[in-house]
Amino acid sequence: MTPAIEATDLRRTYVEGSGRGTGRGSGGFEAVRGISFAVPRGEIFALLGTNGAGKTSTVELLEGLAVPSAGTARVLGHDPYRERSAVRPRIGIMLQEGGFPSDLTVAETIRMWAGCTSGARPVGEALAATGLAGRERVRIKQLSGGERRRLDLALALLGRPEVLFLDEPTTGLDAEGRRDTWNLVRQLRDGGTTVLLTTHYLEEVEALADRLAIMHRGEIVLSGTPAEVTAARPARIRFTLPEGVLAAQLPLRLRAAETDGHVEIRTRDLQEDLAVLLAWAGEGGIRLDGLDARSASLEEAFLDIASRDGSSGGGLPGDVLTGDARSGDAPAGGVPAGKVQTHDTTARTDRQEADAR
Ligand SMILES: Nc1ncnc2c1ncn2[C@@H]1O[C@H](COP(=O)(O)OP(=O)(O)OP(=O)(O)O)[C@@H](O)[C@H]1O
Repeated sequence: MTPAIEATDLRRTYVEGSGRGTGRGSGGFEAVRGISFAVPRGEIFALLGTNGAGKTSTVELLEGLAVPSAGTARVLGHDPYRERSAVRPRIGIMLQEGGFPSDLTVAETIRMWAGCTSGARPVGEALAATGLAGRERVRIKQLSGGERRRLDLALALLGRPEVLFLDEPTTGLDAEGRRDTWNLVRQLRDGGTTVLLTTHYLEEVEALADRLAIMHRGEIVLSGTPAEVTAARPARIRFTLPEGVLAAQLPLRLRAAETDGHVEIRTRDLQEDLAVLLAWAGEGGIRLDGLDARSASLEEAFLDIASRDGSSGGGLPGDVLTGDARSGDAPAGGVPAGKVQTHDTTARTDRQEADAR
């Protein structure tokens, strides 16, 4: 089955004089450098990356808001830029900033968008789903930052989209609002909606994403399920040795780094190494203060990438990469039903104008 979203060797170059970006050569600045991935229907796929990695530049190509300088973008089997009329009614877009008229009320704003959307959900349903029930009469300018994000989401959902693009959907939300949004996104996925999510919250990715890709300097440098990405990283055991006991006295298989008695062991077999350590400590009557053993987290994988400044994205340590980071292929899932919604594309006009072609 055709994937819901497919990027093949996708590239995006910004031309000179567009006012953003660094390191441009005479041919402009290449913000997206030949990335490929596919998102099967009914999956939540998270695109992560350091600041300026190229996430938004990529997502805009998939949303049909800009044309690639090379490679292909496909959404529901169509070119989202050239076949916009076929794609747009079937997708929902939540931008980083909605840019609504500030004097309209919440209800007026939703009704306005519903008027442009075929098969729109009832206003009350969109409000209830996003926790805005009771705020219908409030003007946009009086909403809190978190409430505006909820309204952005309500508008993106209005047309029952088959594919939903969420650009940092929980920025500005409190902990409860974030959980509510996660639950809603899961419900949508369970109903067959495909979700492409960009976020800076790694716990959001761990909670939501079926698969993820991490971008750095325009390339995908790591991809897989959250479990695959973290399983490829070593676990850590930390503790403090009592005075007079040296890390060099640890069993040979526990190679450790020691600073002032603080010991860190990195291991690919946490259970076995922990058992050996505890047996050694038990036999010697040695107390391991502050003992802390934990599996690798997504955060560690991410920080590893972020710290690789000056890299072109390739050449990460072998233990970081999960398979072929650039293939991103995956089986297709079930076909959802749905309709359109997109709102405020004006926020991106400067980028579109800056595109190489
Ligand atoms: N209109 C533009 N003209 C020139 N360069 C641009 C333009 N828009 C973005 N860039 C550059 O392209 C690179 C990728 O930017 P992009 O906004 O896609 O990154 P991002 O991963 O979404 O970043 P963030 O997490 O900070 O939002 C950055 O170096 C940025 O400065």
